[in-house]
Amino acid sequence: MSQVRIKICGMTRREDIHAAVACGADALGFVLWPGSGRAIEPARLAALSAEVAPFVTRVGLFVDADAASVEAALPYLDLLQFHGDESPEFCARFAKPWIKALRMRDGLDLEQAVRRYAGAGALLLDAYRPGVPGGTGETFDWSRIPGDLGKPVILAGGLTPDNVATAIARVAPYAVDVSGGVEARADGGAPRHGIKDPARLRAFCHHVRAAGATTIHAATP
Ligand SMILES: O=C(O)c1ccccc1NCC(=O)[C@H](O)[C@H](O)COP(=O)(O)O
Repeated sequence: MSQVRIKICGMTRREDIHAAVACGADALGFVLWPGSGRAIEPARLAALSAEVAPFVTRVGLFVDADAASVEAALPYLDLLQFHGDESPEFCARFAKPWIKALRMRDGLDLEQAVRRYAGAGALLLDAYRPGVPGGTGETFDWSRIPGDLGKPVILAGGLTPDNVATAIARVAPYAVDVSGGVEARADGGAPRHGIKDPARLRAFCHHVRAAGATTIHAATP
C-alpha cells in the first residue's frame, strides 16, 4: 500500500513551484519543448530548478529533442520525461532515470510498448490528439489500462480536482500527472498555460491524498 504520487507539469514561475511544493507535490515538470505554451527557455531552467525543495523530483520534458539539448539540461533535472517518438536507445543514453509518455491513440499496443520501453522507470499514459504531443487537457478511456501493466503507471490527460478521485479509483495508478487542470482560467474559461492557480493546486492534491490513501498499486518501482 502506498500513496499515489503527484506530478504537476508545466511549471514556469517560482511562486507556482512553491505553491505546488506546499500542497505536497512529489514531482514538478518543466516543459523543454519550444512548441508548448508552457515551455521555458533552457537558460531559465537553472533558476527555476533551484527553487525546488529537496526531495521533490525535477522532471524535464522533451519532445524529440536532440541529444545535446537533453545533455545541457541534465545538471538541473532528476528525471527525464520523453514525450515524443524517441527510441528506447535514445531515452537510455543519458545518465539519468527516465520515463516514457505514451499517447493512447487507437490501436496502441500497450503490452508491446511496455516490452519496448523496458528500461523506463514508469510509463506516463496520456490522451492522444493528432498534432499535439501533450498537455491537451483531454481524458482518454481509462478502461484501456490493464490492471497489471508490469510497470508503474503515471496517469495523465485532462485530470482536474473534480475527476482525479474517480480516476484513481478506476486505474489505481502509481502517480497522477496534471497540467491544465490546475491552471488559472482566462475570462472565457480556457486554461492560462503556464500559470497555476493555488486553489486548484490545493484542491487537486487534497483529492489525490484523500482518494489514494488506501489504494494498492499493482506495480511499484
Ligand atoms: O504541457 C504541455 O504543453 C506539453 C506539450 C508537449 C508535450 C507534453 C506536454 N505536457 C506533458 C505533461 O506531462 C502534461 O502534464 C500531460 O500531457 C497532461 O496535460 P493535461 O491534460 O493538461 O493535464
